[in-house]
Amino acid sequence: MELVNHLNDRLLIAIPKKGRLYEKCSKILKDSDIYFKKNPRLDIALGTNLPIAIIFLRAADIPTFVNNGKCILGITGVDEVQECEQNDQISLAMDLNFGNCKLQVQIPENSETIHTVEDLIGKTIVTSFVNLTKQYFMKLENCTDVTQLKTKVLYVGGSVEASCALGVADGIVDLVESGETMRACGLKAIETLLSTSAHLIENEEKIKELSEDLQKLTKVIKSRIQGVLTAQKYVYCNYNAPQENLPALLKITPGRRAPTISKIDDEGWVAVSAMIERKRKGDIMDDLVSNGASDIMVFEISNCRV
Ligand SMILES: Nc1ncnc2c1ncn2[C@@H]1O[C@H](COP(=O)(O)OP(=O)(O)OP(=O)(O)O)[C@@H](O)[C@H]1O
Ligand SMILES: O=P(O)(O)OC[C@H]1O[C@H](OP(=O)(O)OP(=O)(O)O)[C@H](O)[C@@H]1O
Repeated sequence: MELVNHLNDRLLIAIPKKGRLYEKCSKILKDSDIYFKKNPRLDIALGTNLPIAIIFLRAADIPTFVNNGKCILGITGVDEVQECEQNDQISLAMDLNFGNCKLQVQIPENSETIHTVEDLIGKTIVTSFVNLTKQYFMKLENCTDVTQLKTKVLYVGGSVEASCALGVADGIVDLVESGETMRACGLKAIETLLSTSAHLIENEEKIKELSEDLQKLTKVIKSRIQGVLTAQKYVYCNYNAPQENLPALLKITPGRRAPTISKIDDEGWVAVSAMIERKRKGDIMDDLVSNGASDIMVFEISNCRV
């Protein structure tokens, strides 16, 4: 109870307490220099360097808490936001580039009677995403009222993939990342309902009602997280170059705004530094070599504000 009394005047941020998103959420907060002290028995942790409180919830419950404004910010999958019945107050503030997977219709790969989603009409589907599944089959069946739905949609909270083998379902709707779970269960995808990833979500209306200080804090937190995402996307590239080759080399490394060019103690040579896209760094380094650059080094960026 004591902790609850410390929540006034703090910004409440909901993150998953377990599951696929937990580790990466904790890491992104740490990398953003957002620190908190958690008692393992409690699902609320107070920030140690900022006036925040981290609320640990099931990923599926986070949209509800952000939608009703109890928590101002949250991290969860887009799938959970779309599945949540009340989500009209939620905005997707930032794609965090993890938790990438697809919500798919899966059927037994050796089924003789079911080959397409149309074949599942009137059959039984097991899923943790009852609302999205019903919405999908309502469209497929061309019905406007859920009570007219011929397809039976049953909820289970986990291990959805076991339902066909157990004879409970004719098909399932579940999340797929590598596809290994479904392959191991003898299932195959026949339709994708949604591609999802973890997002920072926010309640913009509630942010407007916060004190000026907490509104500023919301911006600071978003800017810190954005800084970590940018740092993940770029690396810092440094090289030496003959001055006359600069026009060609700067086309290869134009930098985000502009590259830094410094004099070095070698007549006719300069040093160039620029942020480059991580995923292109191999090609960029090859191109720099071909265009006369030398002493090329690439450094990690742990955080940045650009
Ligand atoms: N295989 C996966 N690969 C990547 N992201 C996933 C995967 N499975 C789930 N996710 C993402 O993580 C979110 C939480 O799923 P997860 O299965 O970890 O929940 P959970 O906390 O174990 O669930 P519950 O609280 O119902 O037991 C999903 O909504 C989705 O956005
Ligand atoms: O395509 P893959 O990489 O194999 O991942 C897919 C699996 O991951 C999720 O379940 P999770 O392991 O989180 O547990 P759950 O079944 O309890 O939801 C999902 O429900 C699948 O079972």
